[in-house]
Amino acid sequence: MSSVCVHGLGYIGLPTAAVLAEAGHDVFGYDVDVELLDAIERGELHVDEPGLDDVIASALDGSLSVTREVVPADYHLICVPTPLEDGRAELSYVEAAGEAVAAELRPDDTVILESTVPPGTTVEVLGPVLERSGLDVGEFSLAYSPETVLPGNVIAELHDNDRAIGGVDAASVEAAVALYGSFVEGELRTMSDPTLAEFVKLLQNTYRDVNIALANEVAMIAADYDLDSREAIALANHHPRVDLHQPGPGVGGHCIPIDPLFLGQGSDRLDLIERARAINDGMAAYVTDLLETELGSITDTSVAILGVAYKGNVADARESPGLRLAETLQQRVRATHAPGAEGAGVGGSDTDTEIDVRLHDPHVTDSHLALESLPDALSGADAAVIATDHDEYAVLDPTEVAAQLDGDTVIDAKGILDVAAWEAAGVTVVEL
Ligand SMILES: NC(=O)c1ccc[n+]([C@@H]2O[C@H](COP(=O)([O-])OP(=O)(O)OC[C@H]3O[C@@H](n4cnc5c(N)ncnc54)[C@H](O)[C@@H]3O)[C@@H](O)[C@H]2O)c1
Ligand SMILES: CC(=O)N[C@@H]1[C@@H](OP(=O)(O)OP(=O)(O)OC[C@H]2O[C@@H](n3ccc(=O)[nH]c3=O)[C@H](O)[C@@H]2O)O[C@H](CO)[C@@H](O)[C@@H]1O
Repeated sequence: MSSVCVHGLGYIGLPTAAVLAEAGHDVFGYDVDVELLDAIERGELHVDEPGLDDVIASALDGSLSVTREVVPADYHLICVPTPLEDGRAELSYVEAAGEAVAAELRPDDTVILESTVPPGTTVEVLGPVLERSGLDVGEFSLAYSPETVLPGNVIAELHDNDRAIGGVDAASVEAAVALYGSFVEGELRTMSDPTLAEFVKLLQNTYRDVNIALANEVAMIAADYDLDSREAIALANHHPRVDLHQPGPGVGGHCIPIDPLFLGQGSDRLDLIERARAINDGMAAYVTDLLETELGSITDTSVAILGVAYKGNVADARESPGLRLAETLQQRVRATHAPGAEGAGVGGSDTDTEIDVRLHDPHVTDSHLALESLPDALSGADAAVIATDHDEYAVLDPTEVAAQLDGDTVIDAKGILDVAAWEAAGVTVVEL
């Protein structure tokens, strides 16, 4: 068994540290956020993920310890954020982690980057930072191994998913295989180029984003033919070589909407990929169009948005389609009444016109979002939009909702309602 220092104890690093400890390694979890370390030690988890509490608790009772300083270790695993800022990947966290590793790096140690990064980052950015240790790449091992776990199923996928491993040389691949082989039950797919592994990770999320964009465009076209897009997609998917994804109010989370753009960092060839991004981001405007068609005008209406988590049964509201829809509704009303806009009052903006957007989510707890209870959100609203496929929404009682709403329109952007039952309760359901 080996010693492992995990850098960054967030959504990825913390479960990974726990699983490594479970596999018998001596694991030191390091994070720059000292309050986070204190909270982990108190057993307070910041990651809302099924099954994680138990795995962390038993790891902390065993060979996982949190550390306030980077420690020398056989392996350094870097799991720090790589957000998109001004259209580019912000790599300063990777560089800072690399510097901290360099200060403790010993000959024959292995450094593995797990963060999602633009192709070339391990070799061109991290490698040179690590060489500030005085050691050259080759004297230590260096590899890239992307994380592919699905939020909501992290612990299972850490074990079960195949794992891509790209090392700068054979020794690096061998060292990374030894570590991941101790807990991964999926295939270890090795390659002698970290850049290829970085590229493959981005391709997986880009495939999903482009596929969802196609489904969203199909939904808009199907509506023009008065066809049910989900039925059409299900029928098309019976073909053995067709796998269309599902339409929705937009693509959220901090991976799928962002990772495709990392491909543009070293190439100006992005075309379809950028269109797909625009189509997916444009779904908020399309749902707004649907509401305008149903309500006549959205000015001076109240609309309940059910779901601000980026997807069903998670508490994460990053890049939330529901919040984007809320903003789009407000912008549309403001634009309609801006000076000079068609329908604007003579002499300028009509400050009395607005839209009352109410937000509800049974999972999200962010106090900045002014979330309302479900009865408060629905009470007297002209329409409701299902923006997230939470289980709680699939089992809503249509009669109760119909009694709470003032209007009779529900836009089911996730296709989770039993339309016949809702229409029997007097609700007009519009699906994507
Ligand atoms: N969350 C996912 O579903 C997912 C899946 C696959 C890949 N990824 C990728 O994994 C990486 C990490 O994502 P995450 O969701 O765990 O992020 P996160 O924000 O949840 O956690 C990152 C942690 O790193 C810490 N940190 C920042 N700088 C540091 C430094 N120099 N040294 C040590 N710690 C530092 C932060 O304090 C934070 O606790 C990102 O590149 C992300 O794109 C995430
Ligand atoms: C290739 C892949 O599988 N990658 C996964 C992905 O995880 P995720 O949780 O971000 O991904 P999704 O579940 O796809 O959700 C994203 C958004 O797309 C909407 N959506 C989804 C399916 C659909 O048919 N129609 C839609 O509209 C959904 O509502 C939500 O808003 O990235 C992680 C980080 O890299 C990976 O680790 C993880 O493996």
